[in-house]
Amino acid sequence: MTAPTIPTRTLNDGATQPAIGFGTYLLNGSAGVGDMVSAIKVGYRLLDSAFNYENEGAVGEAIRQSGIPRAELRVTSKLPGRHQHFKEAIATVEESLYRAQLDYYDQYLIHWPNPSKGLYVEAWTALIEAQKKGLIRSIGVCNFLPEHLEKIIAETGVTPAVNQVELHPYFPQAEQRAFDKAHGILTQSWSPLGRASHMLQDPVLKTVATRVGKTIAQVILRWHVQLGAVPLPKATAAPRQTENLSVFDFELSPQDMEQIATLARPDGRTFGQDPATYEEF
Ligand SMILES: NC(=O)C1=CN([C@@H]2O[C@H](COP(=O)(O)OP(=O)(O)OC[C@H]3O[C@@H](n4cnc5c(N)ncnc54)[C@H](OP(=O)(O)O)[C@@H]3O)[C@@H](O)[C@H]2O)C=CC1
Ligand SMILES: O=C(O)C(=O)[C@@H](O)[C@H](O)C(=O)CO
Repeated sequence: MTAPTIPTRTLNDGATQPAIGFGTYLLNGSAGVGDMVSAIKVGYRLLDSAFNYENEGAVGEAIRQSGIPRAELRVTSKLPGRHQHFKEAIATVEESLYRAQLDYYDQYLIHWPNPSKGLYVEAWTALIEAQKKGLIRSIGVCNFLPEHLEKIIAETGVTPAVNQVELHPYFPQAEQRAFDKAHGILTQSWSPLGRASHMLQDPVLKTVATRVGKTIAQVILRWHVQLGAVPLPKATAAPRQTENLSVFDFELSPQDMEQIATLARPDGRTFGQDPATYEEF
């Protein structure tokens, strides 16, 4: 089967990435490598990893086994909360590279701001330095609220290329997306399928899916694309990986988008991880 053609998005630093990526959280060891090789073979070109996923080595191995040239792939990793001090952050980026046996990451993101520690600006200056050293092509953040973004931009003059946040129909993040857009920051969606929560059985989404002749997962992922966000779905096996990638041959109508917009919930986060208070190390 021919791999779907995936549009390209351009970041504020001129780098490019595909309009959809592959999530790798919980894909570890040789089984994880197999799932990632499969994802690359069916057409994914962006792999989203993190130091804390303990699978950067598996990502590097999958890239080598896939036979796809490194330059055609985009690889992301993330700085954990416990290494936000400048020197530790640089050493962690280097360790991420050693683990993956890569020369550079395309994207390296601060994983969580952990505001109570007051170190995310220092971590940001470390990523700026790591980029200057050529270890990272694009630098960005995850889970940054407008107040966190304003602070790092004001204190360093450097705007992140990417902000990766929880985003799905139950938590559509309209204000955060508008803020990111206004600052030229690309929003990436984590848990774009709500980590397979009951959202995948939602009756409204089912109605839209029936109308357009696609699966609920495809409707959700197409919704992300039409919002201008880049979804990073994780799926273990090739059929779902292909299903999730096949969202560029149909469109949701304005009425479909409006119907999905009605699903937003005041606190629609799947696991209540509000970056103002939730912290990960
Ligand atoms: N920056 C951050 O703080 C965070 C980043 N992330 C990133 O985002 C990625 C995606 O988020 P994640 O939390 O994994 O959850 P997702 O929303 O991607 O959902 C993954 C779940 O959905 C199932 N699934 C996938 N496709 C389908 C389908 N077509 N039909 C039915 N079920 C499906 C998967 O099952 P199966 O695997 O069995 O196929 C899995 O259980 C992560 O892997 C990670 O890379 C995630 C959380 C936080
Ligand atoms: O997957 C990620 O990137 C995370 O940050 C996870 O730790 C996620 O938030 C989670 O599953 C916490 O239990």
